[in-house]
Amino acid sequence: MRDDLLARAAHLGASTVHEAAGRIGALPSSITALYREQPAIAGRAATVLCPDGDNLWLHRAIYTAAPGEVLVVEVGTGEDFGYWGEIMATAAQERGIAGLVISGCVRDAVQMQRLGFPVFSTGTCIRGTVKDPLRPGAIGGRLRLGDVLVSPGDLVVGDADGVVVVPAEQAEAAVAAGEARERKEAGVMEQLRAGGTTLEIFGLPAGGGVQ
Ligand SMILES: O=C([O-])CC(=O)C(=O)O
Ligand SMILES: [Mg+2]
Repeated sequence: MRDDLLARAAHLGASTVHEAAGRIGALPSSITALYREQPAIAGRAATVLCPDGDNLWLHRAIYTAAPGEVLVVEVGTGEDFGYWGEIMATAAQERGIAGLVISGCVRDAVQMQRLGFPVFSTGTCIRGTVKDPLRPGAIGGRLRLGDVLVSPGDLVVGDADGVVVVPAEQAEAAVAAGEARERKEAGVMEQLRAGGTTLEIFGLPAGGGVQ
């Protein structure tokens, strides 16, 4: 997946890429941008599985991920821990990691906003994690977030709407279809500004007393 494709995907945003890919890959809506004004991101997925309440595999993943990759993390059922914070965000930024998507909580929200490090999480939690080398986790495996399977190298797009993950082999077609969709929507909005209605433009049945 080339960098220009990633830039085009980030520009389109998560909702458009999701629609254009055939309405696939929408991560649970509980995974949202950590702070307002957070930059939209697009990158290849670097997958991490963490045991509940343990972030050792996340520390390791900072040093195995390639620059430009997005860490996508499944934490099982133990959502309520601060798996990630400003120390880890600083380390990740130094390695060129594009952002974090996690099915659990993080902490140090204000500090990460100051750093400008993009995080998509289920919320914040002040409770810290352990780092137990005996507990099983994984880097580079297949994850499940909600009903979405995530493989390493998949396209991840996150913005204020949420996060979408598209299989790598479908990324190019999804971005091209997303651009066509954007052009079409720009035309629709032009028609609306010229006095048209969504009912006419989309050929929807009026009913309900609409004039
Ligand atoms: O230390 C941790 O486990 C998470 C954290 O708060 C940080 O990275 O600053
Ligand atoms: Mg901290």
